[in-house]
Amino acid sequence: MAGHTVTTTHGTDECRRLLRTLRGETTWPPPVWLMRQAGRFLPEFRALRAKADFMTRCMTPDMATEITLQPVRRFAMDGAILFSDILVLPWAMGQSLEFIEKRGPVLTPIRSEADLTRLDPQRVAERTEPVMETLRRLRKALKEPVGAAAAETVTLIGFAGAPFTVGCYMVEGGGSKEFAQTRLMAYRDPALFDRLMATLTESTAQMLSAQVDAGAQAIMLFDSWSGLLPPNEFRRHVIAPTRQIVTYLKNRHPNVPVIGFPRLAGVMAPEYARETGVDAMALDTGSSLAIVAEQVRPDLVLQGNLDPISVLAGGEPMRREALAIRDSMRGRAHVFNLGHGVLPETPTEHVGDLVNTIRTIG
Ligand SMILES: Cc1c2[nH]c(c1CCC(=O)O)Cc1[nH]c(c(CCC(=O)O)c1C)Cc1[nH]c(c(CCC(=O)O)c1C)Cc1[nH]c(c(C)c1CCC(=O)O)C2
Repeated sequence: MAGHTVTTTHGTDECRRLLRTLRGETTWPPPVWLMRQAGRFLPEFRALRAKADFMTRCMTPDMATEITLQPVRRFAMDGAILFSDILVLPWAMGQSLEFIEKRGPVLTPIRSEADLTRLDPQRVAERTEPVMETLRRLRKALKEPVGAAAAETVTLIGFAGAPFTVGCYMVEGGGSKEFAQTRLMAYRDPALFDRLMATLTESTAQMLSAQVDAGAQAIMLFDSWSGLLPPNEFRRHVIAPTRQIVTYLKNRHPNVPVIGFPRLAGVMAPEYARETGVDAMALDTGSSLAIVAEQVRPDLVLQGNLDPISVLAGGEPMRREALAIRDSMRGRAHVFNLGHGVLPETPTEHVGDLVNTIRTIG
C-alpha cells in the first residue's frame, strides 16, 4: 500500500488476505485463487503459447512472469501461482522431457540403478535459476497494482510436485491412469525406489527453499497421485517425504506457510494433516470440507474444493455449489479454490462470475 507506513513484523502483509488466512486467521469472505489459473483457459495465454514451447515459456523469465500475472490482472486473484511445472525438477536433474500436444509430458523412464545414477541433482540450482529470476520479478511487479489487483494485495505462491507424484512421471516416462510401473518398482525394488524418493525429497526441499529466498511467500506441494497408494505405502512415500520437506522449510523459513495437496487421499487425509506439519491442506473435489474439518486440528487451514466441471457449466449450479462450500467453512481459516485444476475449455466469464460470487457477501 504505497504511501502507508505499516509497522507490523510482516511489513505490508496486512493487505494480503491469502497470506493471513494461510497463517491461520479467519477472513470473510475467504481469499480465492484457482489451481491452473495460469494456463490454457485464458486467451492471452494461448496467444503466448504459439510463440514458444512449454519449457521455453517456463524458463524465460519475461514470459513466465507475464503468464503468472495474467489471471491476477483479469480477476484480482488473492494468489499468484508461479508459472512453471512440477516436471521442471526432473528436467533440471538431466532427465529428458518433452511436452507433446494432446499427449502431455514424455520423459525417458527411470527403471534401473543406472538410470537413477545418470541424474545429477547438483545441476538443479543452476538450471532452475531462471525460475528464481521469475519469482524476483513477480515480487517486484506485485508491489504495484496489476490490472484489477491493488498493490501488495496478492500472495506469491511457489510450488513443487511432491516426491511420489514426480516419481510417478519419472518412472512411468509420462502420464498414466494407474502408474503401475511406478508402484511395481516400489514393491519389487524398494531400495531403488527409496533412493529415488530420497533424491527427490532432498532436491525438492532445496529448490523450494530457493523459491522462498527468491520471493515466494507461500509454498504448495502437489501430490496429485497420492491416492493410488494403500495406507502403508502412503505413509512411506507420501507422508514421510512430505514431513521431511516441511521440516526443512520450517527450519529455514518459519513464517512461510506450506499447503499440501494429497489428492484423492480419502481416509488418509487426517493422518497426512497430523503427521506432515503442513499449515494448510488442499482437498480434491470428492472430499467434504465439513467432514475433514471435524477430523483435523481446528487451526489447520483448508483449501478447496469446487468441482472444476461446475465452473465449465457456469451459472446457477456453479454459484450454488461455490456458496455452499464457502458458507460451510465460515468461522474457519479457509482458502477458496477448486478441487483440481481449472479446465482448458472453461469460459473466462464463468471464472469472473465465480470470483465475484465468492467475494459478494450479503
Ligand atoms: C501432475 C502435474 C503436472 N503439472 C502440475 C501437476 C500437479 C497438479 C495437477 O494434478 O494438475 C502442476 C502445474 N502445472 C502448471 C502449473 C502452473 C501454475 C498454475 O497452476 O497455473 C502448475 C502448478 C502449468 C502447466 N503444465 C502443463 C500446462 C499445459 C502446457 C501447454 O500445453 O501449454 C500448463 C499450463 C503441462 C502438464 N504438466 C503436467 C501434465 C500432466 C501436463 C500435461 C497435461 C495438462 O496440460 O494438464 C504435470
